[in-house]
Amino acid sequence: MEKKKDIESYILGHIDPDDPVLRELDRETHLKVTGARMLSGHLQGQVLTMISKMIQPERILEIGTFTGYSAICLAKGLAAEGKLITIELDDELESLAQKYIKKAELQKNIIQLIGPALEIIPALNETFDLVFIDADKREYVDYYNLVFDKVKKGGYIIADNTLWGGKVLHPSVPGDKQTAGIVAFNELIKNDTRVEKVILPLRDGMTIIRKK
Ligand SMILES: C[S@@+](CC[C@H](N)C(=O)[O-])C[C@H]1O[C@@H](n2cnc3c(N)ncnc32)[C@H](O)[C@@H]1O
Repeated sequence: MEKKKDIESYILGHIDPDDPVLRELDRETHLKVTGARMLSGHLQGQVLTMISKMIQPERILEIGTFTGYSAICLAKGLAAEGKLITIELDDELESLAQKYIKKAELQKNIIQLIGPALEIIPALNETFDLVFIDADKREYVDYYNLVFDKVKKGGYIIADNTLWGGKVLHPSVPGDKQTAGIVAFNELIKNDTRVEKVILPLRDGMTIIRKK
């Protein structure tokens, strides 16, 4: 365990430092918002930025904004004039996310939509190069099914928390719908021949899916 922490410190000491806006957002989220551990954070944020820069997407969809950390990280890789749409259920988080989207000078690129993702996604008249799924674990399968036809051929879907603290290994606790949701998602992706997939053991597990 100690070694894992040391390794993480070593990694953080040998990658780009987090940008000051993201550091401030991280700090303010931890001071003011319950569930601050949900925020992607420095290492995962840098990975998301790097992946986005590799893809240079014109359109990104994020499901689960929280306070905007991952939205900002992903938007850094957008093509010129690119847009990221991010969906969040909790309207109390909107102003904090907006504050930092503006500080990051991404207000022209990031569109925040408030409401339940399962209602908003079908109404989106867009196709996406990259989708980041990071909202209600019980709904991952539904997000995936709803979004699939809106992902371009060769486009990517990234799903966070797909190892769910290791609970995927012992998913038989009755009533644990979040674990059941992640397990069902992982099985669906494993068996979906329309996509290529890999799970990165980064933080809580991140599945990268490419539509063939
Ligand atoms: C894990 S957090 C997102 C963290 C964020 N992507 C980041 O890395 O900083 C999940 C977010 O999804 C939101 N959420 C949960 N259910 C949702 C739903 N049905 N529709 C939209 N957002 C939802 C929660 O309110 C929460 O803010």
